[in-house]
Amino acid sequence: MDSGGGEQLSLAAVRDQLIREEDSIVFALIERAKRPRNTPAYSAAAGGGSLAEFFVREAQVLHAKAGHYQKPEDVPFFSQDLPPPVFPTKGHPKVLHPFASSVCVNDAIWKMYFNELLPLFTADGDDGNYAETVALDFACLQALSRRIHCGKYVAEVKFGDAPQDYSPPIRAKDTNALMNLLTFTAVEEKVKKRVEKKARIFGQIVTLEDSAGKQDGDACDSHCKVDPKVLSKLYDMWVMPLTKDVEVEYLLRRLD
Ligand SMILES: O=C(O)C(=O)C[C@]1(C(=O)O)C=C[C@@H](O)C=C1
Repeated sequence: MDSGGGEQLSLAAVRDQLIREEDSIVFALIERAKRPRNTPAYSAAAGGGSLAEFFVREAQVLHAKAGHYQKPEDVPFFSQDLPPPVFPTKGHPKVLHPFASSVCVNDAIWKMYFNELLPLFTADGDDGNYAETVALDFACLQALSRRIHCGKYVAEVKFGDAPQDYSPPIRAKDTNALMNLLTFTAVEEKVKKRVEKKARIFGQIVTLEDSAGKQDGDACDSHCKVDPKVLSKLYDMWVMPLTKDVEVEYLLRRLD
């Protein structure tokens, strides 16, 4: 999350960032949907892990050397023994509590992506393009993880705006009360509608032929590259709940 010159974050600015992250998630899913499920990419090889796990581990080493994973929202899936950046990196303004760097829900994102989400938006089948497939999975995982871990900034802004409301449940370690405080059902409904609409618009087949009076966004859902309803379900069942878990985990340590 870029807070420009390090100025105070606002809830509106953080929500704008979450809206921008939606584009990355929708496009990453559209790209992955080009390939069928390709399950051999996820089966454990003789030596241990799957091709998908191998790819993510190795790709993250390269990313770490290039300077990735320095920001609190950029959290690696396999953090052990990641190398330091080879080139100098520009520092980012420290707007979060130092504990932010240890808030991580990537294990849950990994399980959700492979066990629940992939079967919802990829066709059954095996075209043998496993290397391309796992590279596309990596893009999906990174986009999801980044969006969900932006919850750290949402939590910081909410705490900063109303410390008097958040401090008592933080001290009491009352996770239910924190969850209620930070939940805005009307905002969640809008988010679900927007990501569904984005999938409908971004996933259209674009041609130069006369579209018989159709407007952008009219594309029939069965012709979309990813079923728009999968996006609203993804956000409803996993993205927003996991973002809220990140928010609660961050808040619980905010007064340490
Ligand atoms: O916008 C917020 O206030 C958030 O906390 C983010 C978010 C989301 O994940 O989109 C999560 C919880 C709220 O109920 C609404 C939206």
